[in-house]
Amino acid sequence: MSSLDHSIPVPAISRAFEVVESSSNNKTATHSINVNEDDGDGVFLTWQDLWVTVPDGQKKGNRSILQGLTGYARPGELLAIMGPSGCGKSTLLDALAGRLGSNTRQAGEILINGRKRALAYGTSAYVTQDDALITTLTVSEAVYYSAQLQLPDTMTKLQKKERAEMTIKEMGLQDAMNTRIGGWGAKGLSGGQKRRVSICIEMLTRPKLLFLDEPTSGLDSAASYYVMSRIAKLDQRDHGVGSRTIIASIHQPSSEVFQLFHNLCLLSSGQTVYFGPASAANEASSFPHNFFALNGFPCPTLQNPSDHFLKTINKDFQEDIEEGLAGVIPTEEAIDILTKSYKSSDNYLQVRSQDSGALEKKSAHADFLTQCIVLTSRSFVNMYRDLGYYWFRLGVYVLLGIGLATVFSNLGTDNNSIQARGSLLMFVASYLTFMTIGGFPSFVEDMKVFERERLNGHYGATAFVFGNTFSALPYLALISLIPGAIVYYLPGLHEGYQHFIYFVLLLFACMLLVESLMMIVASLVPNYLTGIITGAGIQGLMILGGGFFRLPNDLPHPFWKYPLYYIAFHKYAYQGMFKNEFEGLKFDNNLDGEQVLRDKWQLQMGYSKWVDLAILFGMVVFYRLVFLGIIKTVEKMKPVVKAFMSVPMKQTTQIMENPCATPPQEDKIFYQ
Ligand SMILES: Nc1ncnc2c1ncn2[C@@H]1O[C@H](COP(=O)(O)OP(=O)(O)OP(=O)(O)O)[C@@H](O)[C@H]1O
Repeated sequence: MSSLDHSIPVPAISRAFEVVESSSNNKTATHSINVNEDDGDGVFLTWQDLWVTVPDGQKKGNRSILQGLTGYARPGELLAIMGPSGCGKSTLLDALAGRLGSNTRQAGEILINGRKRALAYGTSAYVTQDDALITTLTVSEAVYYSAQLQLPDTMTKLQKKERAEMTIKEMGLQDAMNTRIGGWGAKGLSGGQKRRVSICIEMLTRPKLLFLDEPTSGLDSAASYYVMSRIAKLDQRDHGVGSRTIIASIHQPSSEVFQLFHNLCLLSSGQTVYFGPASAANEASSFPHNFFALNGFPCPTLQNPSDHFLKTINKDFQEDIEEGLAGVIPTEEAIDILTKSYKSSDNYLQVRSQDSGALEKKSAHADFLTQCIVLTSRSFVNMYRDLGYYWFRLGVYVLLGIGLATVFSNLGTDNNSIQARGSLLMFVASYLTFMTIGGFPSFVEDMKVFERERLNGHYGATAFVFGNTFSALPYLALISLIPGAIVYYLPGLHEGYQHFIYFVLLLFACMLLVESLMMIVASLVPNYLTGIITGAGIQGLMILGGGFFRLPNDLPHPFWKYPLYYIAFHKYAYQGMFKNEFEGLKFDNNLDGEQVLRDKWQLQMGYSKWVDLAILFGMVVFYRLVFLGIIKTVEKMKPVVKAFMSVPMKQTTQIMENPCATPPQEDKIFYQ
């Protein structure tokens, strides 16, 4: 069941609420927020008493990253989350977007349009801090491919291209349109430009709910302003489509950027120091200046307000900051005063929500066939340009092929050639295919991009598996054919083109199989080193149990013979290759190939070599289905595992970073 199905309606309550900020000296400022306006089909997001904890590495217990946060984001508004580095901005965004890490526990309520539900795959757009992009594509290719995937088929190709170009220009990337994104080993775009490409891709569909984690990092102040103003423009009504809800974490906005925010959520050590309207005007009557001023921390006249707010609540560099504030008050105490003042306000935030229906998955995309075609084409281009994907491997295979050809030159048909042919074929079926794990880092990169795009609902998992599989076929055919021909003809394996074709087909099936196996590993262990070790370990076991190093009748029964020998694809690869080679050959003393297969290699002769090949292709299909199954299961299981991982807060040991933080009341906790 999707997490969307867990919705529990809450009664529609007051549509208007007041935020009352009372200061420590009892002066009170009041402003009203009317949420009764026509929000159309926008997304109204509220969170109440939101806690996020992680296991504490050293002490037994949990560390609270977010401590009872309450707030809201409304359609047509831009909410900025600010605070010192490490205060929990990304964690808050992750919690709201339903993307917290598996080691975190969450409690509290998150309401979307008045209903309790977790945001799931494809319901929101989220530009995270890591730019998971296809590094070999140019800016225009990356955005245009994405436009083809995300925009509905009711739009023509030209319209999609125009939208892509317009968005690129909006993000000021027109001069970098034809520059490759670049990554490890190949410099392309700068960090700030990559950030803008990520934003472009998520802005293409003008999503109703957009999360941005530090969209301006790496940008100069002018670029930050232009990027933020384009983002802010999104929250206005756009061609009759409902207005957007935008939540962005941001470091040190200039006063011009600050002006673009409707609301500000100021965090310190996981606690809300201030939540409310954001006004850039440095006047006693405007928020949040009056809040800071009334609590004894007025913003100096010529200082950027956001600098002042952050400086007041940053305790990481205690001494410097105390000096900076002329030693007036220690930062810990300042935070304490502000937090208490915020919390003791009459009703520091009465967030009430609208009951305006469910949040649907992002609207129409390209249909399944278009997704498959676009993903195949994009992946094909990436494989072509990424030297590490296939080209480097092809070069090494050719060298290895020449090496094999010289070691096994002039095989002949004497009895010694029986062992030599067997060893050569074993090496080809095991080692050449084993080297497919060299492409693992590229598979992991593919998976990262897929994960981001899937979470943001760009396309379906099945289309991805299709695209990934079909784009690889021509390259695998090439790296089976060229080194295969060298290894086959130079040493003088069984004459006849039919035998060669079978040999290449079998090599192709094995390469495809190992690649499928490694994609399964990449989906489960998305880390270069552990993934490669896992893949190598699995294949090492299969090679050992494949019936060559220990002949089939000599394999120990538990595990090696049953089940490993029958599961290992090497069994079918060896059998097919050996039958293809030895059947029809005559050796010295009139020894025929069939006899060699039966007596020396202990092969099962009851079926033809084509059955072995068919089994291998069947295994490819099975492995790919397993890959798809894993992706889909992970998608479905994540919310369930999260729910299972969530335990009542009273069972955890809170390690309070701030003594004024109170744990949530049991009856207020909602477990995601
Ligand atoms: N999954 C996790 N496991 C353990 N600790 C975590 C986890 N997620 C976040 N943290 C910790 O929580 C704190 C807040 O992290 P977060 O990334 O939310 O901060 P931030 O305000 O976004 O910081 P920055 O501005 O530097 O990006 C940090 O100390 C971080 O180490």
